[in-house]
Amino acid sequence: MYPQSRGEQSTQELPAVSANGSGDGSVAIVRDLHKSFGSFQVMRGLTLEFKPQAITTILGPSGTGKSVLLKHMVGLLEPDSGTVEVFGQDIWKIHERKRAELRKRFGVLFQDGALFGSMNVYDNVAFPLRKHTDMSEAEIREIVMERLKEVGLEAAVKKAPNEISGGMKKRAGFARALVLNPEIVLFDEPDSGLDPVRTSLLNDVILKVHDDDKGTYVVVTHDIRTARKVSDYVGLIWQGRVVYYGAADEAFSSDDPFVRQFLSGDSVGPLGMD
Ligand SMILES: Nc1ncnc2c1ncn2[C@@H]1O[C@H](COP(=O)(O)OP(=O)(O)OP(=O)(O)O)[C@@H](O)[C@H]1O
Repeated sequence: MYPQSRGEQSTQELPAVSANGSGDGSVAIVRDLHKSFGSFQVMRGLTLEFKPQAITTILGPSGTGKSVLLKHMVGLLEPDSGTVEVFGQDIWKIHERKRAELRKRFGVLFQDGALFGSMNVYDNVAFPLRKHTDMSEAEIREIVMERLKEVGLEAAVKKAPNEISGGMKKRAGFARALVLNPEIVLFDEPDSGLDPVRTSLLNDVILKVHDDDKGTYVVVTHDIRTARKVSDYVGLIWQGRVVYYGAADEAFSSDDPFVRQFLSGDSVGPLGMD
């Protein structure tokens, strides 16, 4: 039996919050996104609005455009057409300097944690604060140690990335993604390469931090257990479009043929190889 989805655990309405987390409005909306690489069309009219302060999980077969979507959201890829609105602003209609400012309001956890191999865990987590703020080392230490404690790594501060496990790398990457208090956190397959127990422990950390910080989280994963455990909302992407979107409890009991096939891993159904 799979554990309950978050949607089943909590059905209360999510509060409406604004771009800066305090009024009404949207945090991130992708509209009619099209993107090709050469002649290969990856995004084919994807539209998705991310609910503020919720965890939205993006599911979908390999190569269907999930990571490309995250890169558009954080402004690393420019759409061929369509818009990406973040905190009420179309990120490709604003000056590059402003876009760079907006990026600081994102935390991104890459698949392998993307730690700098030449720095220990502490310096990796301190890096964004040293780069983007003029905080003193004492102030930085307080934040870094608090975040490392949250992810259970306070004893690993002096370790180099090659001295810690894959799960620890991801938790260190998560701590680093959090130090600037991001309003949106993007997770690109946080569970890749982890065994089921480590995956579950990492998901517990994600949920705990989300309960404390109340950010808008977007989690790309292939792992159905992760999706069931952390999601408030689920979007299923195929061929560069959203083919299903709904609250997690509805998604996991849905009769939608795309959802049923993805959840069951059946080779027969609308999700073909193309
Ligand atoms: N910069 C790029 N140049 C050319 N092709 C790219 C580029 N980035 C992504 N692609 C292609 O776009 C498609 C979608 O890639 P993407 O990484 O978003 O897939 P995904 O859904 O995240 O897959 P997976 O679940 O396997 O990680 C792939 O075919 C990929 O090869």
